[in-house]
Amino acid sequence: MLKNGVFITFEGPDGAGKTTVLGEIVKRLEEKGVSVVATREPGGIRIAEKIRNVILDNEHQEMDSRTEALLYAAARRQHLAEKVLPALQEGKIVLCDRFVDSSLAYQGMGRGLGMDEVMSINAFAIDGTMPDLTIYFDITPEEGLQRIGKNEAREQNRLDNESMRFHKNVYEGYQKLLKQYPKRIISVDATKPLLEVTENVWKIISAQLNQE
Ligand SMILES: Nc1ncnc2c1ncn2[C@@H]1O[C@H](COP(=O)(O)OP(=O)(O)OP(=O)(O)O)[C@@H](O)[C@H]1O
Ligand SMILES: Cc1cn([C@H]2C[C@H](O)[C@@H](COP(=O)(O)O)O2)c(=O)[nH]c1=O
Repeated sequence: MLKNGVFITFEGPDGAGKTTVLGEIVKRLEEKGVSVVATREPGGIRIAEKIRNVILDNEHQEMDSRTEALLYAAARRQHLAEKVLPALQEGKIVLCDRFVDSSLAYQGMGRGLGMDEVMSINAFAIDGTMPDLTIYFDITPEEGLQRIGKNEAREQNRLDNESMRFHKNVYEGYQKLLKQYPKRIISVDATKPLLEVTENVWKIISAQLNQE
């Protein structure tokens, strides 16, 4: 695929601050007149939002881990084809809240399916598209989940409600990914105050955009 845009993903445990900071970065980019598309996984478009509801529904306790992994990959494919790839072809900056690294960490490590196995089903979905840059929001699962718990407006979904063991395995998965992709994934300390985290992310993204 020919692309002129820049694909940037935000990753990390639940409650790390990704969505909040992404919103702040979008505002700053738009103020500078940069054409930006902000989106999320699973979701971002009609079909993928429907798949999201199926995956995260607390009533779907019987969902098999492989089914879960396949649903995330299916939502990813549709979102890429319908929204991300067209935006990149138009030369836009795409900021995406989660992408394939989430599947590697959550389904690969969290569910114990294996990161290589989960990558292999995702290879079909992403067909070679990987982010140009990934910002990893580093926070322990304990602290991230505590933040979510404090936010009364935020409903706890099926994944949030998983065991602490699951969330610790997810965290370990991200640590492996940081070692595996040291150039693509840059870690920020997500435990700092919001303004400081935003500033750090802004510096990393500005540097990336200046070198493109
Ligand atoms: N740096 C910060 N310090 C303290 N609280 C924060 C910080 N960043 C975000 N928060 C708060 O933590 C909660 C979770 O933030 P947010 O929804 O942005 O996280 P997230 O990484 O997108 O989570 P999830 O992946 O579960 O959707 C929100 O209530 C938000 O206001
Ligand atoms: C893309 C993706 C996501 N997940 C998990 C991570 C979160 O617990 C939820 C999504 O909720 P958020 O509030 O939008 O962060 O889904 C996953 O397990 N695998 C994935 O590929």
